[in-house]
Amino acid sequence: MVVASVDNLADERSKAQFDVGAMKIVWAGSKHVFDVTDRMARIVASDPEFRKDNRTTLGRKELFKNTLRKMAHVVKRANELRLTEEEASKLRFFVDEPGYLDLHWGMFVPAIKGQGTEEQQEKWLPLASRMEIIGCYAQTELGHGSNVQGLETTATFDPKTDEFIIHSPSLTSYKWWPGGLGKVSTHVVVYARLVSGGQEHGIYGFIVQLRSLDDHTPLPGIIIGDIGTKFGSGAYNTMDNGFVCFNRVRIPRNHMLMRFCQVTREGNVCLSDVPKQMVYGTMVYVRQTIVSDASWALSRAVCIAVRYSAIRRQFGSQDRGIETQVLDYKTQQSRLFPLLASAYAFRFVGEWLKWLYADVTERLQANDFSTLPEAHACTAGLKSLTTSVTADAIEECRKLCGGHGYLCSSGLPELFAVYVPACTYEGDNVVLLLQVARFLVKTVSRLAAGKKPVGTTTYMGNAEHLMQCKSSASSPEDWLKPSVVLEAFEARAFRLAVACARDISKFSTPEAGFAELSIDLVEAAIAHCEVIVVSRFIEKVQQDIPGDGVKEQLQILCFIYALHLIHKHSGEFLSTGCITPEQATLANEQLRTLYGQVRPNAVSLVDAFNYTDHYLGSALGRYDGNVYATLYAQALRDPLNDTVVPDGYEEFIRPVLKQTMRLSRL
Ligand SMILES: CCCCC/C=C\C/C=C\C/C=C\C/C=C\C/C=C\CC/C=C/C(=O)SCCNC(=O)CCNC(=O)[C@H](O)C(C)(C)COP(=O)(O)OP(=O)(O)OC[C@H]1O[C@@H](n2cnc3c(N)ncnc32)[C@H](O)[C@@H]1OP(=O)(O)O
Ligand SMILES: Cc1cc2nc3c(=O)[nH]c(=O)nc-3n(C[C@H](O)[C@H](O)[C@H](O)COP(=O)(O)OP(=O)(O)OC[C@H]3O[C@@H](n4cnc5c(N)ncnc54)[C@H](O)[C@@H]3O)c2cc1C
Repeated sequence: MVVASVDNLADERSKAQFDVGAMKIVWAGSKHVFDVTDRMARIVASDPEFRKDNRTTLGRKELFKNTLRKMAHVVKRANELRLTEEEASKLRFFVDEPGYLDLHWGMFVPAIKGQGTEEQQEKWLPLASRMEIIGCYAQTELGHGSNVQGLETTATFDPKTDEFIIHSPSLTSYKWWPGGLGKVSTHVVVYARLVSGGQEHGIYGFIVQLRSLDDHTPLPGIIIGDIGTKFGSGAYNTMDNGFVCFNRVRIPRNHMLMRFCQVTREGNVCLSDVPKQMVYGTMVYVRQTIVSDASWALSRAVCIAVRYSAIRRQFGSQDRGIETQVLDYKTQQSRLFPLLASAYAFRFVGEWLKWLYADVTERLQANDFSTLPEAHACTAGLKSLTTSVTADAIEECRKLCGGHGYLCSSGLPELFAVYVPACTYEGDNVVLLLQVARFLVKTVSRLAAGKKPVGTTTYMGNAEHLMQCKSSASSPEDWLKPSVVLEAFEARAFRLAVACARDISKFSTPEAGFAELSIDLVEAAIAHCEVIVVSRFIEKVQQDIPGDGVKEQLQILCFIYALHLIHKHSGEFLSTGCITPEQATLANEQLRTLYGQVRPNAVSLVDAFNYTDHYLGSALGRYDGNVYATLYAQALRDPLNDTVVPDGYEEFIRPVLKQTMRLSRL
């Protein structure tokens, strides 16, 4: 059955004022990436092994086994099709299900590459890349996560046997959370306190074998399992996040990852002259990938909400004629279009961050560590900003879809449940923003000493102007001038950072000031991260962009992104004196105009994400708009509808009805 709603999307598509094909390439990053992504998405969508529409109805055991089958199928298909690394990781991505492969390829392998010596890489990487071993990354403990220096697990060198003894001294020291650890991994990189000659030498990574390669049973001294069911149905429960306790497990000395610190046969600890934070390198790498992933999750939710808002009609007709598409309501637009703009903003900042990460990596290889603090601040801050916004946005998209958004068949509840831990893993978002704030306060105090800021803090070099400037916006159109927008963002961020630095100096110690002012510091950090996103978006739309109308659409989205933030944080823009209340009103007026300009292009702007119906996994977001028939078909497939009279009728419904009948006769 095809209902009238299908026409709505065709109609919407005919209104597009830009070349959707060209926008697809911009979104993908290049024609090559588009081709690879498109091909891999279609392979997954057309393979029944990768079916995912039954996930929320499976019990934990079935669900987990189902994921094991899919991960094995990914490996099989990657080999059969002789996929490159780029293609294989896209294929795995579109399977759209957390699984041990992510931790193996995304953390275990990078940890060895980043922290292992050349010799260690030669030994372990071939085993890992052929998947003769499966690895994970165990840093977090039951009692310690954010505070890495507080980890309790010990790795004590025994010079008699030339081994390390890996030990969990307490319940709180059990490793707890690592993905892939609970049931699958054969090996792990464990982070532990290095102890040699009776002295502690800091936290380092150690490769430990967990399970037999013959029968998968835990090796002696290892107690291991899954930590239990997590939030939401389906969602992250496909992953075996695990616990492990080490009872004096012995590993050879050369299983310590020794790129930055070597322990000799005699137990001497030799530190190389690189910053000790290099041991945190895997986290920096993964944080950078999480920023790119945020735009995927956000755009997916927005795609569902935009298409459904074009289909859904409510009110607007007094005589039972055609009702108004909810996408036409300004309130719907004001909640949805900033999220659409944010998806594009995060896509571009994610691409830029990839570049920054590659640049820093190249410098580190040449022993230039000067850009490491900035790389840490950018990856930490943008990870925090983009994941927090994305998690909130998925929930907002659910509400934008009304009641049907609450159905699992909308795809949004599971997307939220699977995405929301991104605000916690790879560093709690508040903890990471405090790292950014620390970097900002340092930068501000160095300004006073005449040190020129570089990279993303270059704008702070314009200190005198940023402290005094008043916005020149005197009409709504002025808010379409990149220089006007950027100045407001930079002035707000700088003034907030300077106020924090000034107020901290009033306390007896910087630590006391930092602790007391942490709420303000987090706000200053967010403001700085928003400068980065806005300026990268502006830079992007100032480039040559091929395709009819593509650049114009991106400019509209860029200003929506910036102006909705001015509206959202108007308190800060006003209290720091960067803009006046009248200018805030003008910005809002411009924002309303921009919503009107996006409206006819909204469906095509989400089509540009090029998502298959399989990847979207949503009755509401289908490409053909056939929403109601799909909702009905999926309802009929629910296990509860397997029988007309439910299980439990005889036991629990009939007796109640009989009892009621008896009562009514009294
Ligand atoms: C064949 C088929 C193939 C298919 C392919 C398959 C798969 C696809 C492949 C890949 C998938 C890709 C990726 C996805 C992978 C995984 C993602 C999915 C799931 C997520 C799994 C989650 C994992 C985890 O969560 S791991 C655990 C993460 N834990 C944390 O993040 C802890 C957070 N805490 C910290 O980072 C630190 O404790 C702290 C808060 C930063 C504080 O550290 P501390 O040492 O105490 O420092 P401070 O005193 O605050 O600062 C001292 C000094 O150091 C500077 N600093 C801090 N951190 C860093 C850093 N990272 N780098 C550089 N510098 C740093 C800090 O600024 C300060 O400097 P200063 O002294 O100058 O001020
Ligand atoms: C789905 C998932 C997958 C994971 N996968 C892995 C994995 O593969 N490997 C691994 O090692 N770990 C993994 N983790 C663990 C994860 O990295 C930690 O949970 C994360 O780093 C947060 O640490 P925590 O749990 O100790 O939070 P806590 O630090 O206990 O946070 C609790 C609260 O305290 C606040 N807080 C903490 N410190 C401060 C501070 N200094 N100032 C202000 N507020 C503070 C936080 O903001 C938060 O609100 C995973 C976690 C999840 C949810």
